Amino acid sequence: MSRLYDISQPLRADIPVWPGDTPFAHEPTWVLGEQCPVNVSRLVLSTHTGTHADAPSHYAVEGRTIDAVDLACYIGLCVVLDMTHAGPRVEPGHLLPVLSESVERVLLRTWSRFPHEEWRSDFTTIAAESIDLLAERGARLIGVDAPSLDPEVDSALLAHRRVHHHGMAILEGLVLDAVPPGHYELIAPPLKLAGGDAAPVRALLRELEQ
Ligand SMILES: N[C@@H](CC(=O)c1ccccc1NC=O)C(=O)O
Repeated sequence: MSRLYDISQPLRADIPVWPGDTPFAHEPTWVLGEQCPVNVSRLVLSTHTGTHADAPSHYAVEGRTIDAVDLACYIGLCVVLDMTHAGPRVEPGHLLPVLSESVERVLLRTWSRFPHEEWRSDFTTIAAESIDLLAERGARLIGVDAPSLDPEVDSALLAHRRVHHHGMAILEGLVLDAVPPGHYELIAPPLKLAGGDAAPVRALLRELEQ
């Protein structure tokens, strides 16, 4: 059997969330015991908590909601690229030396160590020109280990807009520390959250058969 990498963040108490966003909570509603035959719990979270897929409706007025996106984007061949040296922003110059002529899905590792105990605003972002380059090479999905493609304080959302222009899908908050750069099969469909602007994802990479 080929190796599976789980590239999802654990959803846990104290998981860092975007400043001002809903704190994560997972609490028991019923507790299995003499009085009760089952455990049941409730979940409170933002659609952008942890490893998630952004829907076009997150950043575009007429954009599709997460239950209406093309799931084929989230399943299939994928390349993981090491961008830990890119500094504050991944530019085309960082990608060109390692990017194949043709790609389907691209995951960029930027944090050197992840996840973090606390929110960090100093994540690496993606230049709009880099999104154009990935689209030119055929990418239908971009995934990052940062919480966003664009800087935390930035209402222009230039990378998100280029993604929308090219009809690409977005995964954010991936955990790529333990994954050697290379080619994999990605399996990461978002929850079917009706009308959602994003949704949690259990993201996996499967090693390709040699
Ligand atoms: N655009 C970011 C997320 C984002 O902007 C955000 C996420 C949660 C709560 C508030 C957010 N932005 C508020 O301006 C993303 O790429 O998902």
